[in-house]
Amino acid sequence: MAQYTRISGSVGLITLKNPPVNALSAVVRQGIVDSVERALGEPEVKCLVICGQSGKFCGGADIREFGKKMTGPPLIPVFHAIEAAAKPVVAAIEGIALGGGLELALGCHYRIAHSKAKLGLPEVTLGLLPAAAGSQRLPRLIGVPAALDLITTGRHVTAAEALQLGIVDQVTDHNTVDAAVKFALSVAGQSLDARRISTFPCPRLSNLDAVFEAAMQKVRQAARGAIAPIACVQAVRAAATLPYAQGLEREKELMATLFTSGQARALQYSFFAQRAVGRWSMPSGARWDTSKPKPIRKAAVIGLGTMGRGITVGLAQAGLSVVAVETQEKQLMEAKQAVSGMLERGAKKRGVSPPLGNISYSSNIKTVGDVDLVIEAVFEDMALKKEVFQQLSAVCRPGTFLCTNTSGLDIDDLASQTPNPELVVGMHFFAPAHVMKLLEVVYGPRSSPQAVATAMQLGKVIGKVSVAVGNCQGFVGNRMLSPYLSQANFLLEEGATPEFVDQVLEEFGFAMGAFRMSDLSGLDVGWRVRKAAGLVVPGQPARMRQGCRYSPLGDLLCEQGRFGQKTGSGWYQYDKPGSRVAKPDPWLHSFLEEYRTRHGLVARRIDHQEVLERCLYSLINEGFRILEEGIAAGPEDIDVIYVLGYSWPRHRGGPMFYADMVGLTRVLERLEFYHQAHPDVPSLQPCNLLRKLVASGSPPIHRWREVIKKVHSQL
Ligand SMILES: CC(C)(COP(=O)(O)OP(=O)(O)OC[C@H]1O[C@@H](n2cnc3c(N)ncnc32)[C@H](O)[C@@H]1OP(=O)(O)O)[C@@H](O)C(=O)NCCC(=O)NCCSC(=O)/C=C/CCCCCCCCCCCCC(=O)O
Repeated sequence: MAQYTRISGSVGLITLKNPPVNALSAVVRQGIVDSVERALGEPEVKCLVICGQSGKFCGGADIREFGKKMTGPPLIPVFHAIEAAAKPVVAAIEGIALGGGLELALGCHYRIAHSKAKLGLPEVTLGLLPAAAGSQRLPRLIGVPAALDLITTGRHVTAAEALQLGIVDQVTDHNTVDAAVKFALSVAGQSLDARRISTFPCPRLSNLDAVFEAAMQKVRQAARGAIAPIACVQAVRAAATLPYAQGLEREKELMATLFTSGQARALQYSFFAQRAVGRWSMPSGARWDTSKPKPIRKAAVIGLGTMGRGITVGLAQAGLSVVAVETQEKQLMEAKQAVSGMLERGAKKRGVSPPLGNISYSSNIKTVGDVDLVIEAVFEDMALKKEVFQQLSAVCRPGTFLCTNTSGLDIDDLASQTPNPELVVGMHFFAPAHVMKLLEVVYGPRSSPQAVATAMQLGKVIGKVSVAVGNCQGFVGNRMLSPYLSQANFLLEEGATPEFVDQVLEEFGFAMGAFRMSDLSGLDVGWRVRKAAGLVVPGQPARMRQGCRYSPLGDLLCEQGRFGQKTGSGWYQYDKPGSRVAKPDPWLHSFLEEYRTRHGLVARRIDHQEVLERCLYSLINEGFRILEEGIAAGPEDIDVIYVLGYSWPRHRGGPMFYADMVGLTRVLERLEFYHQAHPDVPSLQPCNLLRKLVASGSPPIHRWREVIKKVHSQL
């Protein structure tokens, strides 16, 4: 609702009340309309202030209403009524003014912000544009280049930047509502002609075409197929070239296309999924709301390679005390220098001082005796990790949580090295660990709910989106990647090139195709895993392992020392080791031809659809297996992991959301088709849960959990 009160006799105060972020629901919009009408009708009221309850001005339109039938007054006329008011209306911005919240403020005559407030038009991140006249008012207020930046990126600005840009008129460190009331009284009775943004001409640009061409090029490059950023540029162009009323029409037209698009649905699903994963549960019944985390003040990181350094930076930046341990003195010195550099660069960006003093470095593992939690981040080798866990068990005080940063090793096997396996969880960070938002928190069968809650909470403290998943080879992310990569390899055997496969996957929206990604992360990583799994054994039939089809192509490249970017060649060639520009490699093409000849394979024409379906549907099928086994609690967990950790295009929601969009029947049919053609590839065999979902009428994704529950109860 919106509550109307009178203060200081002549000020009408409208307070938006819709926890948690005072979103502009139908009831709130109606409340604003009624309050404004009432204030304008009261002769004693000379001015109005609009604020939000609980220190939050407004988080924008109520996203939960988007999929439903529209009720209540639409936003644009509400904001026009405010702007047209004959009495000054001042927005008192505390906390947040985002999306429709900022558009509401732009409809007001003045804006006063608290110094800690954040403002922005993040609609683009939800597949939309600021269609409550924001795309038309903001450029008129701050000019085209700045408006383009804010609207196409959706970035939030601080109150200080908002003041500098001219979005707000005043910033206060004190009570914002008091400051707004005082301000409103000071301008009461003055002409408002120069305060109605919709009447402003858009500041002229001599190089208008060039500015919009550059903006369009920039968003197209970054968008990976997303349509909203492009519509945002078009809407701002309308503001710059058309009268306000016509600009509004264009804004509406563009919004109509976006509003009902699959991309908007996917992005809004993704928004809520990222929040839903915090409400984790385990098959044992343990849950986020019944498991209390222990506060972590001091942590240790063991092993200061690339991952350990990033984790140390993340912990120190979050204000924790960190003991950083590396047993090799030379490595320790190098790591100290690298970590300090990362902290200094990060602090410079944020305009704060680097938290160098939060870290103590040591080459002796015994120095971790008084920490609350340890993150072991040594080389991905089970024997080595086991040794470290045994040492940790001897030196850590009772109750210390022991976490391992591993991308797929058995958490329970490691836990068995300690007398307290309930204190052990996996924390799978993604490189670079201080930058990437994703953290897989992996619980083994003996991990206690408190250990999981603590790791999840620590993830939150260091700014990660943490997803709790069960213990299995590769956990969720890497396990699903395995069939995807296998299909990519099989496609090469059958006639495709790495360039073609990558092109198809990149057109779909991945930042990198399977082969460019493999070259970046290093072919030797998978080689080591396959060796450990006993797959790289000389003398075995070359293209079969354990009764299933196997492609040794990656192994053969590794045997040639082609590990990817770091060695200057892999699936592609590079100018020099470490170079990032992948070029098609004639050697690789001849190698593939020879390989096919050797194995009696006849290259055939493979089309776009086959690449996409085989790579994506095999990955999705594995996702269904993961849900069936209870390794992930719901499809949102998988989708968040893929969007944040594996560059799955956000505007496609995630693999499980994509399956829902394509249609489960279609996914099932195509998997059946490909499995029939490749009966020796078990990952193409549709899993039981997918069949059950289709048999239950392919319910929408938000109802899958009901079917999953039934499947689990039958086991
Ligand atoms: C920064 C935040 C606000 C707060 O962050 P934090 O403190 O970390 O808390 P969170 O965990 O993120 O959030 C807490 C809970 O609040 C929920 N939440 C947050 N924001 C909203 C919201 N805007 N609506 C609903 N719910 C919200 C959140 O989900 C959490 O709950 P839960 O855990 O999930 O249960 C942060 O939350 C944040 O960034 N929020 C989003 C801010 C944002 O993006 N705002 C913009 C919203 S879009 C908008 O404003 C659009 C405006 C223009 C609309 C014009 C509409 C015109 C329609 C015309 C249609 C024409 C087409 C017609 C087609 C046809 O012809 O049919």
